[in-house]
Amino acid sequence: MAVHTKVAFADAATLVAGYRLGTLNVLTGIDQGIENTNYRLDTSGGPVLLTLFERRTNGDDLPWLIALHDHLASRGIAVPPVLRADDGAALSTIAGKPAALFGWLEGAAIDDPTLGQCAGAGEALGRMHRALAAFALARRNPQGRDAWHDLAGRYGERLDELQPGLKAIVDTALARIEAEWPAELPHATIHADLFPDNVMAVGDSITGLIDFAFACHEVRAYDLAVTHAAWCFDADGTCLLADRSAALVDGYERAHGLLPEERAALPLLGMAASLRFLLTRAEDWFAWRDDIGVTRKDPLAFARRLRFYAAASSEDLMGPTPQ
Ligand SMILES: Nc1ncnc2c1ncn2[C@@H]1O[C@H](COP(=O)(O)OP(=O)(O)OP(=O)(O)O)[C@@H](O)[C@H]1O
Ligand SMILES: N[C@@H](CCO)C(=O)O
Repeated sequence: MAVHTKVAFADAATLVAGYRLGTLNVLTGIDQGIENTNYRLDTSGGPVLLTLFERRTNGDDLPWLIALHDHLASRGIAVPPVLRADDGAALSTIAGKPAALFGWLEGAAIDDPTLGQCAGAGEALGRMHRALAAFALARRNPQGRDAWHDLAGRYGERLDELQPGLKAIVDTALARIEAEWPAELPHATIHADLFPDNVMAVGDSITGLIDFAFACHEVRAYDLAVTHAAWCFDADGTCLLADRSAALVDGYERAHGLLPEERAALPLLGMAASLRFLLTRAEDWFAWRDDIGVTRKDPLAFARRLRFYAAASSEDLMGPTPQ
């Protein structure tokens, strides 16, 4: 479960009193997620989400994150609205951590996506990219190429504890990604972590996109590659699920469209996305302690995806290029 920081009921009640939410009735830690601490706050004004931003979110970036939520919400993109306290503040401190309250979204985070949810997520991603074309504030990617080099250097030989030969696989992938990185493709603010568990749905209908903690200015098509890597493989990451892939990419094409150069770069961007999650999961794996209660995620599921993308063509991922 991801409650890294315990929040006392009295502290949460004091926080709630500073908003137009009435009183706090129930405080419930949320098990899902690994990065931040989340609580559901049942208030007399209805449920809201309390997020405490933990180690991978730089506190200096939080005003930017709030501006991003405001921008998307004001353009009709279904994201949790940031609530303002009576004094207008969006950010506060609770249990020593920076925190914010967000509107509660209907539905549940997706676990095992249906084809309808894949299509809906592709469309939602495309609509979000349209809305973000007018978002001028840039944040550098905190989990981008510099971070991958740093993590690969830091864990080096230890990667071979996860799988013999993994260090060499990572080094080879990093070198290829550096050599072929499509820096000339359009850049934009992207979500950068749109896993199924960051998309809320009721049935096949998407009710919202959550968890913008890694949003950043990056190659725009990298966002589709992250989403593709997260949604379109079997559980252990060995096999591409072609019907999910087609549904996701078609949804994105309908809502936004892909340039031929973006389409051509998707295998390399899929390698990059796989490397990102392989390395951050490896970091979490080595740091894991069973008393923290956070479920550790399998880094090797992304080593398998990395192998797939390294050998794939864009037709393998998306079918023939439209003429
Ligand atoms: N606005 C919201 N409304 C309702 N439920 C939410 C909302 N935001 C988050 N949740 C619930 O909290 C869970 C954890 O949220 P989130 O994914 O943001 O956590 P995280 O630790 O930052 O995650 P990750 O490990 O994906 O980085 C979600 O799976 C969802 O069930
Ligand atoms: N979505 C990520 C966690 C956030 O970095 C993962 O599944 O590894």
